[in-house]
Amino acid sequence: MSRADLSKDPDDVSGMFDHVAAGYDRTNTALSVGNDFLWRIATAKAIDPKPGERVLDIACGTGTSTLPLAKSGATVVGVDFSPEMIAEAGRRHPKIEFRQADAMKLPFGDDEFDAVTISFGLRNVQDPKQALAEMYRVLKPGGRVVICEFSKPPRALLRAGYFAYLKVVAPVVVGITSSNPEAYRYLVESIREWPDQGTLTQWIRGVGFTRVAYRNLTAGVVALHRGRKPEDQAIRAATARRTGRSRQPGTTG
Ligand SMILES: C[S@@+](CC[C@H](N)C(=O)[O-])C[C@H]1O[C@@H](n2cnc3c(N)ncnc32)[C@H](O)[C@@H]1O
Repeated sequence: MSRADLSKDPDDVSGMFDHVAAGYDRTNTALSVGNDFLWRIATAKAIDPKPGERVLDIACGTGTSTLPLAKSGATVVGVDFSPEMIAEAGRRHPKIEFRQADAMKLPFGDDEFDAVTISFGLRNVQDPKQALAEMYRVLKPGGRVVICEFSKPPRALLRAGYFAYLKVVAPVVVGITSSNPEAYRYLVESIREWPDQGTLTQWIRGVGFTRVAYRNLTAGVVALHRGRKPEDQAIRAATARRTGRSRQPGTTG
């Protein structure tokens, strides 16, 4: 069997999701044996959106990850670069604002959102560190980031069982439920190639987030990472440290 293309060219990835938009949620639920429902509850709880807040759901797909956030009373915007996914989201959830946009170049100003989240999207972005930097940019100081993504079970036996499931069972499930088995071959291989919990933690810290921590769901099949954009004062101090420009008492400039 030939290997899936993991170069993640934005046109290819967007086209692939266009192709699976209609049956996307059905296949996910079948593949995750219903666990996707629990992962979404845990993600919404971690984001903890409050009435009056502005929340951004990046790579929102059909809006299944956006809906629980909107139910909180927060003003929620969902963005995705696949026109078919966004169209499907708009049809299913007409009261929520959805926009077509690339996670690597978000069409928002600096410091706009109280919380930013991405579920099962970051792994598909060609330059995930650029997407993380964009998430940081559009968050208000003190704002929250939550990333829900497939990961690697830390226990060797479980990990082996999980990868065997992905290799043997998942293709059968996909063959029955999906119109595009090729897209799900990509899914399986992209999960294998995706960094583990510790590496993703470093990436998130690397763009400036603080208080970064993660929690494993379903024994580490999925990991929920969270962090904070520092408050204004802390950002200034960190920037000064990075650039070596600390102001001495009594000096100017
Ligand atoms: C697996 S789906 C997840 C959808 C949704 N968040 C969910 O939890 O069901 C991944 C989504 O990421 C989107 N995506 C991938 N790369 C993207 C990018 N660079 N910018 C915006 N969306 C992107 C795809 O179009 C697809 O809809």
